[in-house]
Amino acid sequence: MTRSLAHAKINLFLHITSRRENGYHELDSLAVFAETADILTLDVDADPQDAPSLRIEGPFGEGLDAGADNLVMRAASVLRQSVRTSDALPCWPMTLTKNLPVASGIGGGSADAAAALRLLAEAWQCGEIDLAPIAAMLGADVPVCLAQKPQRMQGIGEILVPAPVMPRCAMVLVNPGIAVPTPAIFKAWKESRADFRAPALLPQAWPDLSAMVESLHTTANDLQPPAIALFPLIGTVLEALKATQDCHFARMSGSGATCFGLYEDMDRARIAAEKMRERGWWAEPGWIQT
Ligand SMILES: C[C@@](CO)(OP(=O)(O)O)[C@H](O)COP(=O)(O)OP(=O)(O)OC[C@H]1O[C@@H](n2ccc(N)nc2=O)[C@H](O)[C@@H]1O
Ligand SMILES: Nc1ncnc2c1ncn2[C@@H]1O[C@H](COP(=O)(O)OP(=O)(O)O)[C@@H](O)[C@H]1O
Repeated sequence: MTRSLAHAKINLFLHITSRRENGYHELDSLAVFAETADILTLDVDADPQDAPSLRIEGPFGEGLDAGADNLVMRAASVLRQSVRTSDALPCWPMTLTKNLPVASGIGGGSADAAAALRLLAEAWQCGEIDLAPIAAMLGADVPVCLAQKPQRMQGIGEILVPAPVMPRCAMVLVNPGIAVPTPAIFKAWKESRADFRAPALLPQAWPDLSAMVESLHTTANDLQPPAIALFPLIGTVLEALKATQDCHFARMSGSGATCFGLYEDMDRARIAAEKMRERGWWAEPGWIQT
């Protein structure tokens, strides 16, 4: 059995910098990864089957299609087509433990797709294959999910540049249980006639959490206002997070609805997460992965 963790992706900021002819928006965004993760396993001890198969379990697995449209299955299919070999590639059973809420601005599906690419490329002994262009075919967020370390995403996510060196930082993710469709939020942003925003000006390194927070205050998540307009509960979550003790910063991730709070250490993050759970919301504390 081999397994890969698909960590939640958080956009610490997200600037919409321009729009492409095909309607996609160009971004400048700092993506980091939370401790909490989906788990993808590949049962290489089982007899290989004729076709790929996926079983889904876990707290957010219900209702998620395990068929060809699942991003794990799509990743398997796109990788298979990209591998130039005359040998049949073995299909071992895959299991996805879905711990991350679906359609929640933390790229769970993209993280799963990247985990599938990593696992299968190793199992199929793909050697030096460049997974980045294959990842980009699967979705805007998949390339950054390959390495699961802080990176700045530009273009529509296919251009990855190094992030500032970051201090150790604890983070709480909070989702109030509403699924938010990404296309609807980009559409609402467009209809709001908001201006494009310049890329962020960031230093090479943040020596401590206060320096990082000071920088983050000069940035924005441009998708946050349209998301709150469509789903006011997101505003309630942000207010509640900001009111937790010693919360240094709170913002929505991606197209929502998940919001994050930043804390100095895990003790404070755990206490804040407990407060959020008391309101019936999903809340996960953990270190930002570096
Ligand atoms: C907003 C972000 C920020 O990281 O995250 P999530 O909220 O999804 O986690 C991503 O750019 C989302 O990436 P991803 O979820 O892969 O988006 P896709 O499936 O490729 O796109 C869904 C739809 O959103 C719109 N879209 C997406 C990305 C982008 N840069 N411009 C867009 O206009 C398009 O209408 C597209 O058809
Ligand atoms: N393995 C997967 N996990 C989650 N969603 C998936 C998966 N495969 C396909 N999807 C589809 O992708 C859409 C976006 O899901 P997700 O990546 O969770 O969104 P977000 O990036 O906003 O957090 C969902 O509506 C879901 O139907």
